Amino acid sequence: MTETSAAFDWTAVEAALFDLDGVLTPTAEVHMQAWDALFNSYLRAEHPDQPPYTQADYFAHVDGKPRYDGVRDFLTSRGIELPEGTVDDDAELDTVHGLGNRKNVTFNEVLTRDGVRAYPGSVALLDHLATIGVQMAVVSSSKNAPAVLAAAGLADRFEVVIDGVVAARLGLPGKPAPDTFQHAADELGVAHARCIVLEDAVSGVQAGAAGGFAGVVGVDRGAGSALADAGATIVVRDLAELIS
Ligand SMILES: O=P(O)(O)OC[C@H]1O[C@@H](O)[C@H](O)[C@@H](O)[C@@H]1O
Repeated sequence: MTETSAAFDWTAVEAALFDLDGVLTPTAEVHMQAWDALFNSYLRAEHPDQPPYTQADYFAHVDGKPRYDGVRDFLTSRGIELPEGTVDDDAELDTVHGLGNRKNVTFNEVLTRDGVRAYPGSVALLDHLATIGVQMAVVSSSKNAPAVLAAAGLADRFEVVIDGVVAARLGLPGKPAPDTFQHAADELGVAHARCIVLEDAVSGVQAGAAGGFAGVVGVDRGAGSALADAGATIVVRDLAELIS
């Protein structure tokens, strides 16, 4: 049965594998705004017959996945097929990569303009885990993860950061596949069964549940009961609930 409140026992855990956007920093919101702007302007221009892109589309098809997988999976859900293109595609091109790159321009504009402040409860948990000697890694689908960590002042806290750039370089499939989390555990030198995954996205919880880990903490930032359905073994609203 899934626990719904914490009192978490860290003694069985040697490492914590943290998703970033929506777990350590409120940047899931920035991604959501950028995706909304992208998909709704694209649909209005090219498919005015389609209903607007909504937050429900984000949670169902985009949340937690690598950039171009999110583009492709949302378009597929609407029966739209675009040429793949390549990562170098101009942001104006209507290809899977062009649309993803267009969204990235918006994301970085907002990040530069507004900065980012980590969730205080998440920082409190990082402090606690450092004190009790639990190792920590960040596992993010985002190619912007290092920039977000730096902007939030968290970069020095993690020796291992597996982001979208590392995953692409190593050919690791993205979430919901478990490979990026497993690679982070291997880099830390900790057995998968002694690691816990902390995730706010359904695709990320699925990745954690498939990876042979000690458990998956679902962080509810809007996905709600879908986290437990996807395999979260405990669900919290704030990481400070996990400080025992
Ligand atoms: O486009 P980026 O920065 O590489 O990020 C890809 C994805 O990264 C994930 O961390 C976010 O949950 C998604 O919303 C985002 O789409």
